[in-house]
Amino acid sequence: MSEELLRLDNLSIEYKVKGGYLSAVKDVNLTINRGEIFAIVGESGCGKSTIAHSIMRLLPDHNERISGGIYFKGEKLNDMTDNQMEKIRGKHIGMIFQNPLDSLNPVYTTGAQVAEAIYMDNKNRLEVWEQVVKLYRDVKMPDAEKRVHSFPHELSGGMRQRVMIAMMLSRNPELLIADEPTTALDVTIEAQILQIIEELKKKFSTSIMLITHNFGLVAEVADRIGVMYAGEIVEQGDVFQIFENPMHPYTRLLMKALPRKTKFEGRLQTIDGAVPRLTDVKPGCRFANRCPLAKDICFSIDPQTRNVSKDHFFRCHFGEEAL
Ligand SMILES: Nc1ncnc2c1ncn2[C@@H]1O[C@H](COP(=O)(O)OP(=O)(O)OP(=O)(O)O)[C@@H](O)[C@H]1O
Repeated sequence: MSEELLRLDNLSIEYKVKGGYLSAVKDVNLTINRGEIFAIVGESGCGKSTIAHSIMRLLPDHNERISGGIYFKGEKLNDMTDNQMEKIRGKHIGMIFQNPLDSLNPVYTTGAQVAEAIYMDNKNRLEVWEQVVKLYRDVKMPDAEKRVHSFPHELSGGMRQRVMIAMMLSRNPELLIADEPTTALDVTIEAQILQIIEELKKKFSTSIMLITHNFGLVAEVADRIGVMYAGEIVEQGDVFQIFENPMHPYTRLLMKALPRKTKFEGRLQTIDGAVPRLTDVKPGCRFANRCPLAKDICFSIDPQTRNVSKDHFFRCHFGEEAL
């Protein structure tokens, strides 16, 4: 039976901005089980990073208002003290970002920075260095023995992302949040990093929340997918349900826009119209002004969540109609 690791329960997040509140995330419900890759996919600005940072308690400006629950192994993270959260972060939940340079210190070798994470476990120097080299091999770093002595600026983008994954691995987190981990990389390196992420899942049963705007990429690695639009999950299901039987008009448009010829080129294409301003959200579907199926009701009444099957649901008044 699948074991629940992370659960977001009606999570809503608003940012206080000039002139009111911006509804960045609304009523998000999702569960990530042990050893699975859950992808959150959506266009820029749809609230993906807000979700990730709220789980880690890393929202930067302290101008947010959070409601709902963030549960990790049954414990409510948003009720924990900062000290308790500090222990969860890194050790139990790790995060890697789009740009590893932001997270690496330029004046220390990358190996020293990975080693520092291991020293916390009170191991001796030799053991630690052996472990760092082993971790570099685990993430398939070319010339692992040599690269542990490289400074961040001496490594390519793909190598730096490997260092970040090695650093995460050293803490052996149960959940890894990967926020656009391959966006800055070319397609070959992207494929290699994804392969490493998949191996993590297989070898260590790490659960992964993969955040991306690349729909093609989720098809490659995800077990389950949440499609986000303007702060809401508009459709959720396993990868086969979403790709074989997409129900929400937004998901279907994304699917149509997906190039078929190559594996990794499925970036979200532009769809006519603009995302509504999230500061003055009115009742009704957030996708209505761009939706080819929209009728009057869509502009005035919020669509309810509707189930296609037990774990496949979407949020639309007319989803089953042909597009
Ligand atoms: N600290 C903040 N204060 C006010 N508004 C914010 C803040 N952080 C994000 N936002 C707004 O919240 C919305 C969601 O942003 P978020 O960064 O979560 O989206 P995203 O899907 O991760 O986008 P991207 O892929 O570009 O990072 C956007 O409208 C953004 O402008």
